[in-house]
Amino acid sequence: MFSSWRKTTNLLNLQKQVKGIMNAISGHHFGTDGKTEKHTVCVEGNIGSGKTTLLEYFSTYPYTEVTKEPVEKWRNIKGMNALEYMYKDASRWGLTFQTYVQLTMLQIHTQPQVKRVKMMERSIYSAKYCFVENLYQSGKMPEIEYTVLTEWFDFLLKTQDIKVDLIVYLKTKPETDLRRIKERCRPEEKQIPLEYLETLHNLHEDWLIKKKFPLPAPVLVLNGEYEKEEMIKEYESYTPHILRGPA
Ligand SMILES: Nc1ncnc2c1ncn2[C@@H]1O[C@H](COP(=O)(O)OP(=O)(O)O)[C@@H](O)[C@H]1O
Ligand SMILES: Nc1nc2c(ncn2[C@H]2C[C@H](O)[C@@H](COP(=O)(O)O)O2)c(=O)[nH]1
Repeated sequence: MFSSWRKTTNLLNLQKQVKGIMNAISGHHFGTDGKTEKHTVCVEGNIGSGKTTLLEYFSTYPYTEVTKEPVEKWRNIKGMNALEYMYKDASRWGLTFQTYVQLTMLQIHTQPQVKRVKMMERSIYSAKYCFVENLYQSGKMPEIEYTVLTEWFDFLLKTQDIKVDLIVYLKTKPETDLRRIKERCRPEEKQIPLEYLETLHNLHEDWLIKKKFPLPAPVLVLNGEYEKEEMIKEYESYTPHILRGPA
């Protein structure tokens, strides 16, 4: 009886937090003294799950500022394509690439926030708990490299302001992701096998649903399987305040 009471209380708290943050996105005021608080929302999901497309939709709202993943930085470091290096030889370039991902994501987390809600594509957390974890568990990253990256990650979390108020998890099937990656046909991703996407899917589930790694914020799960037009209804059903704008 007690455990079900606890579950209900937790659910009510989560719903209140999510509603509050979604109100912020629509421009509602926050805080007891009516001051506007600022919030950060990280959109997480597998490769090709539709994160960029979701962010493009929300970038039209006056109270949101959207920052996409710095993929173009990873593809051009003084003319060198770290993303391509990583896909071609993850054992050789995994540490180099993940070190740069960690730096560029930290820069986004800590950049000055102008509007009420900052929506980010992925985070320093998924880089560590999903991608670095995959390199380590698959034997492509030796223990010493994993340990060095982890000590850097732990230090940054202790010393930097990496606040996240909500995680939106765009949940898709690996088969759907693969089909969309092929549609997008980014040159570096041509050889991505379904098995890689299945492993990444499981690591996202381990973190965001099974909580095998610490969660910095509540998780709102959206079904990313719908086609684009349907997805707008999915956004609306979960964020009615965003679409109505401020009262
Ligand atoms: N709901 C959807 N239905 C069909 N195609 C989609 C959908 N969302 C995104 N796409 C397409 O799939 C590809 C990957 O989408 P994208 O938003 O770039 O995913 P991500 O940023 O998660 O990698 C793009 O070509 C995009 O146009
Ligand atoms: N090895 C890693 N690859 C990463 C990481 N973050 C993103 N990526 C790759 C996956 C895609 O090929 C590309 C962009 O991701 P999308 O999901 O937006 O398509 O970058 C990472 O931390 N490690």
